[in-house]
Amino acid sequence: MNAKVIDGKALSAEVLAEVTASVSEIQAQGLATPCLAVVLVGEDPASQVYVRNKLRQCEATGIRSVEHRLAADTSEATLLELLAKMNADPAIHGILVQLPLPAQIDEQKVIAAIDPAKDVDGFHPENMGRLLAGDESVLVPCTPLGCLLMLKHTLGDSLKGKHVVVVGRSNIVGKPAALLTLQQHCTVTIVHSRTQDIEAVCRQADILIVAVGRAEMVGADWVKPGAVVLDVGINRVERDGKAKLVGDVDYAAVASIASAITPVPGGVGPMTIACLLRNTLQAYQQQR
Ligand SMILES: Nc1nc(=O)c2c([nH]1)NC[C@@H]1CN(c3ccc(C(=O)N[C@@H](CCC(=O)O)C(=O)O)cc3)C=[N+]21
Repeated sequence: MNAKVIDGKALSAEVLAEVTASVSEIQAQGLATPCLAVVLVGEDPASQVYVRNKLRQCEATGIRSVEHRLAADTSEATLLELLAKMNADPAIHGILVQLPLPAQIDEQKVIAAIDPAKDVDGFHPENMGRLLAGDESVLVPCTPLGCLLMLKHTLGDSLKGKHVVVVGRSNIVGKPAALLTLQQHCTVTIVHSRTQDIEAVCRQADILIVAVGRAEMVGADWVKPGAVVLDVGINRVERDGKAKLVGDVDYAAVASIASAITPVPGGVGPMTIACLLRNTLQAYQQQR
């Protein structure tokens, strides 16, 4: 078998087109323009690329964006002060603080300081709790939401009842991906670094969602023939003296036995950004 490639670029373009249409409608009605504030602390090169990407996509959809670049030695108090100002500003509808933050800043404290109504990452404990409770109107984390949209696109109604195995248990990808697919009536297993016989558990998956951050860890022997594989990993590696982007899945090997697979780049990554703008629009609509 040779897997169908799930085209994250094409699907994200569809999501972005929907957002663009909604924004034009809002503007035609003479209402305020939705606005996303992005905060970047420090000069991590990968973070700079992501933030630039996010701001570029904002512009393309007509969503207004404001960017705050803070020095790497910014204090926690200064960042919290900025967030308080943005929480109180009715012209700002979404707030994203790019992670990771420098060591002197407590990430959990920062996330908890964002108004849950403006938390377009879906990382605030109130929003995590609402996701756990099955609240369908909550803002949910962008990467797992992108994964869910890809699964609905690939499988439609047959998603229901499928066995999803999520590899990785992070608060920002693994756990919410498990909850979102559970909400869609999937049977869900989470596996991680301490799981016994992890490959055998993964081989039972109809749908495998891999978010561990280890280059090409998942080989063909982890995958049941015909499974759908979503690769959340983005790892920079050197191959034959050249810098390359690879996922957590050995793409060539797994593509030969899966029924569908996401590529890296061009898979989950673009969907994450599209879902950020979708969440910004949702936050805007819920604040009106
Ligand atoms: N508060 C917060 N929210 C985030 O959503 C968040 C974050 N912090 N910190 C970093 C991670 C990472 N992330 C990505 C988004 C898009 C691509 C993406 O578009 N990737 C392209 C390739 C980009 C490249 O060439 O590096 C692709 O996969 O095709 C990747 C990674 C969001 N993150």
